[in-house]
Amino acid sequence: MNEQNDKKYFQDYMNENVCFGCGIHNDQGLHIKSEWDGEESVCVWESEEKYHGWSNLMNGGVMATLIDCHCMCTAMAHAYKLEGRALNTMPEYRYATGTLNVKYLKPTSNNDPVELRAKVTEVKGKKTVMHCGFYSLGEKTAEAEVIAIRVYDSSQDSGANVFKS
Ligand SMILES: CCCCCCCCCC(=O)SCCNC(=O)CCNC(=O)[C@H](O)C(C)(C)COP(=O)(O)OP(=O)(O)OC[C@H]1O[C@@H](n2cnc3c(N)ncnc32)[C@H](O)[C@@H]1OP(=O)(O)O
Repeated sequence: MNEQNDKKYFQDYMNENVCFGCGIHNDQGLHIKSEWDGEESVCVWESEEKYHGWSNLMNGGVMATLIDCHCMCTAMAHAYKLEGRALNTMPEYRYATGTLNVKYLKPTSNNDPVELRAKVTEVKGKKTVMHCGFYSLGEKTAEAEVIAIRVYDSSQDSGANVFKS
């Protein structure tokens, strides 16, 4: 058996996730995969031709989606980590984007893998602040400040939460 195929990412623990960027239950989605690399979370993603902006360059909105979803999943994983528990344990937490501030530094190739590296810089109440670098061919082509807000906690679920899944 190929050990690599057994590897689990943050997204594999997000039940019923149909999100376009990070949902494993969206057939048309981008299917990003995020994991820890020390204090940073990392996501490597390969584009397809349909996600170009200019020919051969990645669409900026797609880049924003990758950053957004990588950071929302990072906020979730970080919260579990802070509580010293695994991602397959209860209660479930989910985060939504409060603020996404992307600075596009250089054109990004749409023909080569990109790497996103996010770091949590602040946690205050239900708010998680992150910095995310976006790399292509060894160069940083974008960076972002992202604020995630915890919008779902299964231990406090009232049953009428639009962010439940
Ligand atoms: C299994 C499923 C998993 C799916 C994952 C999908 C990830 C995909 C990412 C997305 O696309 S999410 C969709 C885009 N985002 C939204 O639709 C969110 C819409 N906005 C809201 O619902 C509310 O405005 C929000 C939940 C973000 C905040 O409302 P709250 O009532 O919870 O915030 P509250 O007023 O209690 O403030 C709590 C703290 O957050 C801060 N805050 C509130 N809104 C903020 C904001 N928009 N940006 C930054 N910070 C914000 C606020 O200042 C405060 O900070 P302090 O504690 O330091 O005072």
